[in-house]
Amino acid sequence: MKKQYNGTWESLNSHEVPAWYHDCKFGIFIHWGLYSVPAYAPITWQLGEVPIDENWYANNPYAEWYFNSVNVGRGPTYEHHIKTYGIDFKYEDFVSMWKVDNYKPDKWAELFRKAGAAYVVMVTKHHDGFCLFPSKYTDYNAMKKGPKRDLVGDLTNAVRAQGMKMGLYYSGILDWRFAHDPIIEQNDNFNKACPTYEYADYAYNQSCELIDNYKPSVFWNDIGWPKQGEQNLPYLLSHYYNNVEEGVVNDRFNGLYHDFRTMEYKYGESNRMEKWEMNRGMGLSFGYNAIEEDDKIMSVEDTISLLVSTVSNNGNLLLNIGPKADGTIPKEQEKRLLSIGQWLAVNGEAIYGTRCSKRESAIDESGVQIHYTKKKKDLYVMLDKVPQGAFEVVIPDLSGEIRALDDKIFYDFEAFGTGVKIKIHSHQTSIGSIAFKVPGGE
Ligand SMILES: CC(C)[C@@H]1NC[C@@H](O)[C@H](O)[C@@H]1O
Repeated sequence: MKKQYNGTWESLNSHEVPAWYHDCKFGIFIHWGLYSVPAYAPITWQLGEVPIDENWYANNPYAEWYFNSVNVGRGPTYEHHIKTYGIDFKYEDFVSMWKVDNYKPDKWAELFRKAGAAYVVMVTKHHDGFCLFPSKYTDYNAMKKGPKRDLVGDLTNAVRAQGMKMGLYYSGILDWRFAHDPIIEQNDNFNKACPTYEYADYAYNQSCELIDNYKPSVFWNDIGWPKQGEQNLPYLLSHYYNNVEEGVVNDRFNGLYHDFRTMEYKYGESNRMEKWEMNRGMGLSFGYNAIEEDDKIMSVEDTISLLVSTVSNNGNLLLNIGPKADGTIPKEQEKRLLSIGQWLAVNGEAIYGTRCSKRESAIDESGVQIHYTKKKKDLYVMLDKVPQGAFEVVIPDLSGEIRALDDKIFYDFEAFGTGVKIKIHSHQTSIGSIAFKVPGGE
């Protein structure tokens, strides 16, 4: 009999993270919206590298923050806007410019599956308030204006047709259609957020629309939840769990509740004792930034390193792509997704369906990073940041057979003290981390 949740925190606290969210490991985040039309932000810092203060907001590297970056009245994006569109051009004027002629959700979903993703999370309404889905509560949506399509519904169907889970992102506490003051310091995200009960009801009602119409496997709320609506949260989350089998929610409900924790670039905390998710773009932005070209975004090797280190520490990697306004996925992003998929096609056994090993990640004296995962009694060892050419590494406290998952790795191994010494003779033709299986090694 399916468990029913009754609108209380006590009932919600009995919810367990379903196995699929532990098993899936790798997902694709999609930030696509009005901000994809101007597609501009300065290339500055990763979130968490510098204080989130006025300087951050005036030089925000997030292209999806375009409205606020102009609204602060200074900085590169403000100057770019004035020069490109003129002082009288309003953000809403991008609606009529947003044509999605190259939006092919089936092709998107096929690419995500080829990338080895097991789930997808799509932004349905970012902080700018424009909805990518038909809503009874506002006409500021993609069915009524601009694209004239249910962008969310089209991709949800395509992703599920490829056998992947579909999640939805909603900007709960921030909606710049309701609160227009510029955000110039971190607390403004809460103190200047939408302070009315009207907006709290709006957010509650739109969230119910998303739950009822799309049944998202992940309800990914962002920044926080309206203070005036906190007392409704147990009802909303109970409604979600009662209507979405095996649904999960993140930790951005004012610290009141979560299934999994979230990291964003270098911002946030994670520990391997609790399920968490790493969220970042391939560059410094989530929304497409036209000046963030191939040499400014993560290499495939670094992305695979991030996946391996995240998964070996009980996390999932939700890697963002920022499509161009017309629906084209930028070539540099597509190339990286396909390469990650090639690596996972060979080494995915060490990733998908695994759990944290009792062995913690370590760095060998030669600088090689050693990450572990387990699957029942089998151990997986992943070597990262390895040197070019031949090298040796000792895996401590290990014995028995060790087998490379990639047959293009040429190696030997031998007992060495209480561990195993692996001698890699050649690995040039493979990309990314080198994964081994140790049957019965956990
Ligand atoms: C992790 C991702 C969903 C980011 N969350 C905070 C937002 O301000 C940012 O634009 C982006 O959506």
